[in-house]
Amino acid sequence: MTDASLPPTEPVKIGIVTISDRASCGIYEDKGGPAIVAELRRIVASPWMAEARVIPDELDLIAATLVELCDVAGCDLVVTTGGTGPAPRDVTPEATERVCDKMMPGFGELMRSVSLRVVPTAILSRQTAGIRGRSLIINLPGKPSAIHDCLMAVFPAIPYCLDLTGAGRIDTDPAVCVAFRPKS
Ligand SMILES: Nc1ncnc2c1ncn2[C@@H]1O[C@H](COP(=O)(O)OP(=O)(O)OP(=O)(O)O)[C@@H](O)[C@H]1O
Ligand SMILES: Nc1nc2c(c(=O)[nH]1)N[C@H]1C(S)=C(S)[C@@H](COP(=O)(O)O)O[C@H]1N2
Repeated sequence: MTDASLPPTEPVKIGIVTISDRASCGIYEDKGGPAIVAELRRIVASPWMAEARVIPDELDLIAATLVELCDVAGCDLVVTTGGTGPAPRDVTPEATERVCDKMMPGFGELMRSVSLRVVPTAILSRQTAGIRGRSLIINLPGKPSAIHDCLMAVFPAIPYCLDLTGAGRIDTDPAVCVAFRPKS
């Protein structure tokens, strides 16, 4: 069977959620969502499409947005940015924990450890990750510069994680990021 005779693969859907009081009401331009899109364009070689949202730091709204992206829009992967710190309105990890069936603490541990090489305040991020149904949800800090550091650190494990949850297949550009699939 040649590649041309294989059925076309459905593009994987990736939810991108900017959680920022000021970006959501236009006080500043959202740079986090576009930075995630740019990073995914570099890393992901297989077909994918984005579902982007920009919302304030409101627990119920964040949780509802994550549920909508996973259950209604059918996102295989959801990446959030912002709201992971210690400030009173930072509640993204709580919303993530509320909607996930199981938590994946290794993602947060690795992202904090990599970020610590860049900035000592990396330990202030409570960023986490978890599985809802077959979707993987990952929190990134709000600083747009954190997006490259954090995504590059965890992306090698994301395609295999999605294989295991039964989500869509992601292939990476090996010149940018080598995905590790122990059983392939
Ligand atoms: N989506 C974004 N677009 C552009 N810059 C951002 C964004 N989110 C955060 N930043 C920048 O990173 C800094 C730290 O982000 P942080 O998430 O702690 O913001 P914040 O103080 O919680 O405010 P807000 O929720 O209104 O973004 C911000 O002060 C801002 O300069
Ligand atoms: N890679 C990276 N991680 C980072 C940062 C950063 O600039 N780069 N900022 C830290 C800071 S200052 C804070 S307060 C926390 C939480 O940020 P958030 O509330 O915007 O999510 O992320 C931390 N993690």
